[in-house]
Amino acid sequence: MKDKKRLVGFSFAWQGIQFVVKNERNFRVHLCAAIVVILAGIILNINITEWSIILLLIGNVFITEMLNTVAERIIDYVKPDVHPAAKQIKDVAAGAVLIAATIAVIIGCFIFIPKVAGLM
Ligand SMILES: Nc1ncnc2c1ncn2[C@@H]1O[C@H](COP(=O)(O)OP(=O)(O)OP(=O)(O)O)[C@@H](O)[C@H]1O
Repeated sequence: MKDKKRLVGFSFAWQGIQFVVKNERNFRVHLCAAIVVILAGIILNINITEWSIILLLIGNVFITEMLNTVAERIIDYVKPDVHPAAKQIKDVAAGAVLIAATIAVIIGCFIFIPKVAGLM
C-alpha cells in the first residue's frame, strides 16, 4: 500500500516535470543549454569534481525555473487584478532564475574556457 502511494507520488512529480517542459519556453531553453553543456563535458572529458559542480548548477537552474513557474501559477490562479504584490512576487521569482542562470554561466566559463583554450 505504502509502495503504491509512493509510486503515485512519483507519477505526480513526473507530471509536474512534463508540465514545465511542455508549457514553459524558458525551461526548454534551459534544458537545451543543459544538454549542450553535458555534451561539452563529455567531449572535453571534465573530471568528477567538475561534473559535480556542473550537475549542481544545472539542477539549481531547473529547480529555480520550476519554483518561478509555481509562483507565476499561484498568482495566475488567485487571479488578482494588477497589484504591486503580484508584480513583486513574479519579479522576485524571475530574479531568482536570472541569478541562478548567471552564476551557472560564469562558473561554466571558469570550467570550460581553459579546456577549450587548451585545445588551441
Ligand atoms: N497581476 C499582476 N499585477 C502586476 N504585475 C503583474 C501581474 N502579473 C504579471 N505582472 C508583471 O508582468 C511580468 C510578466 O508576467 P508574466 O505572468 O507574463 O510572467 P513571465 O515572467 O512573462 O513568465 P512566462 O513567460 O513564463 O509566463 C511580471 O514579472 C510582473 O512584473
